[in-house]
Amino acid sequence: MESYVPEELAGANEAAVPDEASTDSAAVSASDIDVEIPLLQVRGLSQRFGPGCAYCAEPTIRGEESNRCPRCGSIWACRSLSFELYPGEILGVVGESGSGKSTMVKCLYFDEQASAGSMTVSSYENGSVNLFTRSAQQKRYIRNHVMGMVYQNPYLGLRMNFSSSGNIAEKLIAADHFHVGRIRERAADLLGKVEIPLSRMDEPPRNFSGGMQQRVQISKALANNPPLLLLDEVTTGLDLSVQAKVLDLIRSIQRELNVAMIVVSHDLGVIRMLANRTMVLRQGLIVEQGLTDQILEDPQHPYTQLLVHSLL
Ligand SMILES: Nc1ncnc2c1ncn2[C@@H]1O[C@H](COP(=O)(O)OP(=O)(O)OP(=O)(O)O)[C@@H](O)[C@H]1O
Repeated sequence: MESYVPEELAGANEAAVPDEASTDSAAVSASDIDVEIPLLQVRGLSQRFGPGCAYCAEPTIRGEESNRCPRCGSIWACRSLSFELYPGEILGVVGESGSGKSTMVKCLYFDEQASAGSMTVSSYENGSVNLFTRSAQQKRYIRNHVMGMVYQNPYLGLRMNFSSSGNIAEKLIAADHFHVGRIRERAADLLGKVEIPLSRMDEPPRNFSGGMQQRVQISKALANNPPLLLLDEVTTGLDLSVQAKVLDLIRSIQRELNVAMIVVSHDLGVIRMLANRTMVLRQGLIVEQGLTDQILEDPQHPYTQLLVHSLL
């Protein structure tokens, strides 16, 4: 596949930043970033649903058997998560249902306001600001210029009644691109990359199969050339053959565009196929993280051992 980006859109990440951030906070593409510096750094990310209390504020007392505080009933969906992601790397996040995977990704994409912690991205203000503390307007800017998101449910990521090219146009316009001809060229290029026939680019995604909708969602998420892509259970619910096609597509995009990705899945098979490094979540806590091969071949934590053995 040819990696063509129209000239005007190639500088997509260099648009000026409105409001309180200084204008030299321009985002840059993944290829401009030193590979030694993490693209994303997350420290102490917690998301608590409920009031919290002195008892559950103390993690050592709470233990890891449950994410629910026995005193105040608060749910700790994520608890003090710390990790980094390097440019072009794929980090897998695996864990059973309710382990906090989706909540973590929602916090990173600002769909939810994290209760605590920090997140920095090296391509935004040189990684010097905690993005969780930015204004709503700046968070919109970061979503539009630095990140892409692919949801398990394509209805969350796509406007089903817009045309597929219109969906991509929406993302480009949000990232300050207004040249109609170039937007259309970019939409055709992206839809071609994800193998949507160009004859169908003006059809709404509601006419498409689940696998096609996921592919349109992926092309929309890539429209602004983000250095960081978040993918939440993107193959869950698809037929096995369609799953394989979407996973192949994700791999080829990563190779071709060098986009860093966080791939969330409850399926270790998906993680094995895609992720360089893997983080295992249980009850909102990281129980193990490391190279995917190492985790699969020599899991240390009993929970990971259970997950890995269930795959065999
Ligand atoms: N808005 C909410 N209010 C209360 N609890 C919530 C809320 N959202 C999530 N939770 C709880 O947080 C925990 C983690 O949920 P989350 O959806 O992040 O898990 P998950 O690992 O993504 O699960 P799945 O694979 O089933 O989607 C669960 O116990 C869930 O019930």
